[in-house]
Amino acid sequence: MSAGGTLLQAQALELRVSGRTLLQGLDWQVGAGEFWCVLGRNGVGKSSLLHAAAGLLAASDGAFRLGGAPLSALSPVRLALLRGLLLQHQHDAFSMPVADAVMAGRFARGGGWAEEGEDRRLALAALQRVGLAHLAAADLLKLSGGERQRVALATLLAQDPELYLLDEPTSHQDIAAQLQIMQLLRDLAAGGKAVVASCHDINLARRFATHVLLLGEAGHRAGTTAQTMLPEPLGEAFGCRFRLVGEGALPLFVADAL
Ligand SMILES: Nc1ncnc2c1ncn2[C@@H]1O[C@H](COP(=O)(O)OP(=O)(O)OP(=O)(O)O)[C@@H](O)[C@H]1O
Repeated sequence: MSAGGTLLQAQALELRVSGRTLLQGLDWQVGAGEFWCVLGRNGVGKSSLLHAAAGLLAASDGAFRLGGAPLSALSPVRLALLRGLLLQHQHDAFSMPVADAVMAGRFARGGGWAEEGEDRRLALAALQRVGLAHLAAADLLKLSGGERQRVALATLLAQDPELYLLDEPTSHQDIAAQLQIMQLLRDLAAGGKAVVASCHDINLARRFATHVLLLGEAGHRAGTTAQTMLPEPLGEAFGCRFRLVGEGALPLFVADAL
């Protein structure tokens, strides 16, 4: 990790997909202990940004550095130790026990699929953390959409990277699971990991994230949750009018169409 705990650094990053410029001039740093939510309208480029940070999509200009090194200089194993990516959708070709799917997360650390041992213990502990210990022996192909997504999150926990990149980790989840996942991500950051998650729930982001990257057609804005989660920048990014309603520690944003 580079000085100051910075794990991920974007320098003058530009992303173009299918001839369209999604992002320009992004200077952004993500440090250990931070939980960033990436917010913005459909198609603005949240998934593309996460894929680029993971090294799966090349920047059209500028670059990402991970742990102080350019992404392109890192071997696949080193990349897997530094960062893990939760995809928005999972694609399964064949049956396997859920616990075995989670153990795939141990691969970069030399883990196999032994019936007993530390890797299996870590996989079962990861399933426990996402509330799915009871499904360890279930068939991966017979899970609900929300359960399958939480198995993917457990696989990421088993991988245990320094930087967690998560594409809509709360989609497909019921409200109790959404709260559990956001709390888990906050706990990971509090424990010294760096977390970046795209999210469509502004109130969940405001409640749990330490920082927010707002992506809009007209530009981007990054900062602490208190600096960014304000009616004006949210309105610019989403094209709605935002107001805070309610009293106490947890007032909620309500949006009105313009
Ligand atoms: N594989 C691809 N080929 C061509 N265009 C793509 C591809 N993936 C994404 N795009 C385009 O890039 C743009 C950004 O997509 P991206 O998935 O990053 O948006 P997003 O902000 O994550 O959206 P959502 O909130 O709907 O998930 C969109 O216009 C999309 O159509």
